[in-house]
Amino acid sequence: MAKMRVYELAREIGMESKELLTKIRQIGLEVKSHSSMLSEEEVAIVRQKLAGASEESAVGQSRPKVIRRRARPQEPPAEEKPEKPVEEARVVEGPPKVEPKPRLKLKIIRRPKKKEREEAPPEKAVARAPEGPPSEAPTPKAPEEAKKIEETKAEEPKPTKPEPTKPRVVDMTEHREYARVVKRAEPQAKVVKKAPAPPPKGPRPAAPVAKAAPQPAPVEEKGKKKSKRTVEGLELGAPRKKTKKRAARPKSEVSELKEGLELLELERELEKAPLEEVASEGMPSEVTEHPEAPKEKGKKGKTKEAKEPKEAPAPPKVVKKKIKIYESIQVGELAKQMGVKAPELIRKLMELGVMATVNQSIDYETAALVASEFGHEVERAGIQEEDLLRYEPPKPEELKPRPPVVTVMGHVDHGKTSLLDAIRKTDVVAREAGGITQHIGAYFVKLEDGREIVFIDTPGHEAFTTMRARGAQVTDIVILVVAADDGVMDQTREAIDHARAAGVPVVVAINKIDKPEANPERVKSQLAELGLVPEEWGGETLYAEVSAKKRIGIRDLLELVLLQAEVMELKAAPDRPARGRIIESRLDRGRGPVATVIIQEGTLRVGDPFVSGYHYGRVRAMFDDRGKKLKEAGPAYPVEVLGFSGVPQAGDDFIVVESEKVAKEVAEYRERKLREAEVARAGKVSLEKLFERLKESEIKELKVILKADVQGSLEALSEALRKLSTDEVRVNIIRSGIGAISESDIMLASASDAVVIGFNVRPTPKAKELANQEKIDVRFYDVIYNVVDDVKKAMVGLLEPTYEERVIGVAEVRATFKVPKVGVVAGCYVREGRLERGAKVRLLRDNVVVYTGKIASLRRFKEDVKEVAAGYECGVGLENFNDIKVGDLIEAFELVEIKPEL
Ligand SMILES: Nc1nc2c(ncn2[C@@H]2O[C@H](COP(=O)(O)OP(=O)(O)OP(=O)(O)O)[C@@H](O)[C@H]2O)c(=O)[nH]1
Repeated sequence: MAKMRVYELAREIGMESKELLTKIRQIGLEVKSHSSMLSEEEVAIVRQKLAGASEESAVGQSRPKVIRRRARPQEPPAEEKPEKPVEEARVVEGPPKVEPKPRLKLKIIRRPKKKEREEAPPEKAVARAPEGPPSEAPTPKAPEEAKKIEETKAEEPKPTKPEPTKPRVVDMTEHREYARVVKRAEPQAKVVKKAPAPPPKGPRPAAPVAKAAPQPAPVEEKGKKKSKRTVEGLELGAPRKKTKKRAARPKSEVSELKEGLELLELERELEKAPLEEVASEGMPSEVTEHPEAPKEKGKKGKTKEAKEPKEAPAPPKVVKKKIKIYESIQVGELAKQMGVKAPELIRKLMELGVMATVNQSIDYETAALVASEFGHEVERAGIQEEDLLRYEPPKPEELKPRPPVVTVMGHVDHGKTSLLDAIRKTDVVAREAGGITQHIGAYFVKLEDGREIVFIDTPGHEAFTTMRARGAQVTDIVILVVAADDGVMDQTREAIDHARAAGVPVVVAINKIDKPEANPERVKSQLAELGLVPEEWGGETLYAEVSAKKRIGIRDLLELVLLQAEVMELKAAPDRPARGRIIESRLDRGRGPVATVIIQEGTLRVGDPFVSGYHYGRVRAMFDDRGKKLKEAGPAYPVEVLGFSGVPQAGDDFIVVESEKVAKEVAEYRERKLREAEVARAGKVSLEKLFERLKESEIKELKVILKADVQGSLEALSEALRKLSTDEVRVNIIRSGIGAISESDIMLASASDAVVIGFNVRPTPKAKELANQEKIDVRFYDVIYNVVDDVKKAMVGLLEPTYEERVIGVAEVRATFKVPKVGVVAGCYVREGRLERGAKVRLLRDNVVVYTGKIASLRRFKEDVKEVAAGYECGVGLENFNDIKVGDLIEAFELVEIKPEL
């Protein structure tokens, strides 16, 4: 045994240096301080003295904490003490005494190893068994001393670390599990740390924990899961005396939880502490349960923590949807799409200066503006159609020659129909088929050599202009028919203009050359003047002289048409989905909507889905102009198509699409677009419109409901009344009809402040009653002149009257008098006209108006008079005016209403 300093020995035996110092002094050894060196003998003496009281307690010294815990609450009956320490001493002492607890041995062996691995200060091991041979270490100590020593050790936990043994059986499985639990418990350890470490009263702080722990669990049995809660339990449930230590401990212990071994020791301590210590303190049973509380709380808390991030509602994400708007949108619809209330939207619109009701439509720009106020984006719809009907022009290699499409135009009776008939008769197919044809608005002609020409046989002018009005250009060539005997007429010129505007070449057919009075040369010169210079005259226009009636020159005409077509190099791509134009359409009673389509590109097949204007469908069947059923039709061919959802209009497009669904979508989109555009036109609200309305409101309007016996009278009356409208007053006939004046007429009049005029008609008894009730002005006439006269008067009544000032008299002020309680009274002489009491007057001084008001009093010889004529004197008092001076003129006047005139 070597020399030791007091504090070293104190550390070794687990006492406070100060305490040991006292003991040493009591023994009679001289030591100055805790750092004084003790000789080997002195150390031995001290050890002996300290351990002398009890051999068992000296053995138990190696497990001071355990001894402390078990001994303290039981307030040692001396005979009990040896039992447990003995058991533990066996463990410490090693193999000879471990038979009863073999597993315990295993554990004990392992633990120090682990600790050594983790903390591994050899000094600590030395501290645990400082003197090497085990026989020296367990120096016998008095029980009191032993108790003190263990208490000291409790205060200085470090040296006790190497002594984590406990008579509890913990196998490795449990140990591993424990480590897992510790890990799981970590978050809660933090919670414990945060908790105020030294609770003012032992059990109290545990209460909230206990609250959260309704399920008490046997502490001993739940070793694995209770580590944290027992830490808390120790802290909270420890006896007051120990509170300080315990309170201080958890912090450090908790921080060391991860280190493993210390935790295990703690676990054991805590397992017992609540039970034993709490019992010794007489803690209420509910509080005794608290060690479980953290478990439950911890579990729940942890679960909560784990769940919370998942369950925490994400911040409300405002999904602002893009609003698609076509040409316009109804206010109500826009509000719905934005998810705002209509009044809110209307209010916002008003702020923007747009007055609109919920049913009115606003245009795209206004909608975009107001939507942006609500944070919405607006997108102009329509791209969809473009996408769905995306068109790629054919490549040159796809193109193949196609027949020309020809329209015949000309002045009335110049022989268009006759010419088309004559041409048709040249058709070999028609001839072979026996000439049975049907009118489908177009047909094609095949010549003997196989060349073909497609003719649009709808009245040329109409078809051509209708198509053009719809942006369709179907015709390649125009045949202009001019009667040789009649020459160029109005519609001839019009046709030329149309053809020229469309950039369509003209082939002239001078018709009726069979007629004796025919003069083709004159026609040529007339047309040359209009720019259609014949080739033979050096121009570019092809001329044919024909007789439709006699079928002369028809073939030459067709040759010229084909020549023209050749020059134009008309081509189309046949191998692609068909596109065309509607030439004619009708609703067939048996077959439903039927339309003639000129295919401009691609090949149309039965079953093809298509869209056409606002309609769509699938080709149910196809026929040519001879009624022959077709399975397919190529470019330039006119075919009659069945399978439309509705009747399309001439000039509408006809596009084969990938599916009927797409076709429907496009058709519906178009219809909606049309509807919106119509609504917008009718009720579009914009600033301009608003100003327009304001302006309109300045115009007076006489609303009239007109009922007459016959249509002729009604029309004559309507016309006469409308003519009465001026810039200031307008006659608005809100309803006109034949027959008796009905209740409905009266109701309308009542609702719109109108007058009812009955011409040779009377109201029904009920209408009469209603008119009386509603105080409606109903007038009856049998002479149109009287109606016009009265309406004129009524219109005059609507005009604001104008007033003209007229002077009625002038008086000269010759003297002034002050009259008490009255004021200044002027003594006047009426120079002209008269003065009237109460009349409006002006007071003029040097021709300047100094007062305008009324005559308050008019007297003559102290008597009130109504008026004083020229040449008489009188006393005049002016209303609220006393500054009258001699020489002033009093001018009396009146305002005369000037009747308005139309
Ligand atoms: N002599 C003679 N008469 C003709 C010729 N072509 C047409 N007619 C007559 O001219 C008249 C009008 O002929 P249409 O073919 O109806 O003339 P259109 O231009 O179609 O007349 P609208 O349909 O009214 O515009 C008829 O009486 C025909 O018989 C012709 O080549 N010679």
